[in-house]
Amino acid sequence: MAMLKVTNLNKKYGQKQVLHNVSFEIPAGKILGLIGPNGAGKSTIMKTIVGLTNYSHGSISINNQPLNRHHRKALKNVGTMIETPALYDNLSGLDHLHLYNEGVTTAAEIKQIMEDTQIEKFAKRKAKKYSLGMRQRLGIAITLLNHPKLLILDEPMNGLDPQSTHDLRDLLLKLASRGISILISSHLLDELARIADSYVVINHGRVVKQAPAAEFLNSDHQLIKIETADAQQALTALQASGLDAHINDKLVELNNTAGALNAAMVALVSANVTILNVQVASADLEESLLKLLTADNQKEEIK
Ligand SMILES: Nc1ncnc2c1ncn2[C@@H]1O[C@H](COP(=O)(O)OP(=O)(O)OP(=O)(O)O)[C@@H](O)[C@H]1O
Repeated sequence: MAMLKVTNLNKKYGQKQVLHNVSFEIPAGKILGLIGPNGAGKSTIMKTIVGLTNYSHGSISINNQPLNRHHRKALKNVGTMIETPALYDNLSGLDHLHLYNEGVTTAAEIKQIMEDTQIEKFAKRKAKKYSLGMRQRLGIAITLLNHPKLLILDEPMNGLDPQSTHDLRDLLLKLASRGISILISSHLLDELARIADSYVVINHGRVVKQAPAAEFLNSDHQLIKIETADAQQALTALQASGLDAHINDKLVELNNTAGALNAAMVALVSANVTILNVQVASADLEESLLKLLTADNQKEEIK
């Protein structure tokens, strides 16, 4: 069952249409990464889902309950952190947790949330003394109050040091294993790649692709990476055989299309190139994303 279902969402800011028929869904207990370049519309999608801004057409449902201007009950199931959390300077972290608790989170649960988000050490300190990382962690703790079934997190890893990023990753995986669905945006694609079950790629307010994570990391996006004694000599030999190769950081690379590996080996051996190592690797998320965006932007130009 879909915990979040977004169907044909359209949104305008003034005369400017910023979302065009955006549709996607997240099943219970799954993590969906929302990715795309600056200004693509990721924050707008999130703000629309949590009712911070209205939409013109389309529908949103959370846990099978419709969400619109007149029906906001569905938001009871949602924990949200969009941009840096707004905190009260003179209140402590613990004060914030009590303030945002709608009476359904017990003292024992608050203690558990503080442990999970590792804020116990500074929970009694006033928020004005918090670093950005501390603010982010308290923000996540607040989203966990009131037993959310869906978390909406816009760039939650911003400002976190590597250890805190690692801890947040573990926490999100733990929450998903408890059945919480998570919509998360991040420019830290390597981090996202470690937790996301699937992705929605947004460009110019449109969904370019929605697919399981595995589909972004293999299939037609595999690369053959060849280490040789002389990359330039290898490149010349491959190109002379009609193969579309390039040099990347001393390795020659080419797409792993049918027959490419065999043809490359024949070309290199015939040209007496010394082969030191050969790998067939899945392109990483960043490479896949760049490819998708380049193709999509070219389509736009042709239109
Ligand atoms: N309050 C607003 N008023 C008018 N236009 C806006 C407003 N907020 C966003 N926009 C425009 O909507 C489009 C989508 O912006 P949005 O912030 O959703 O992108 P984003 O993908 O989250 O970008 P980033 O990765 O930089 O955060 C952009 O063209 C932006 O200029």
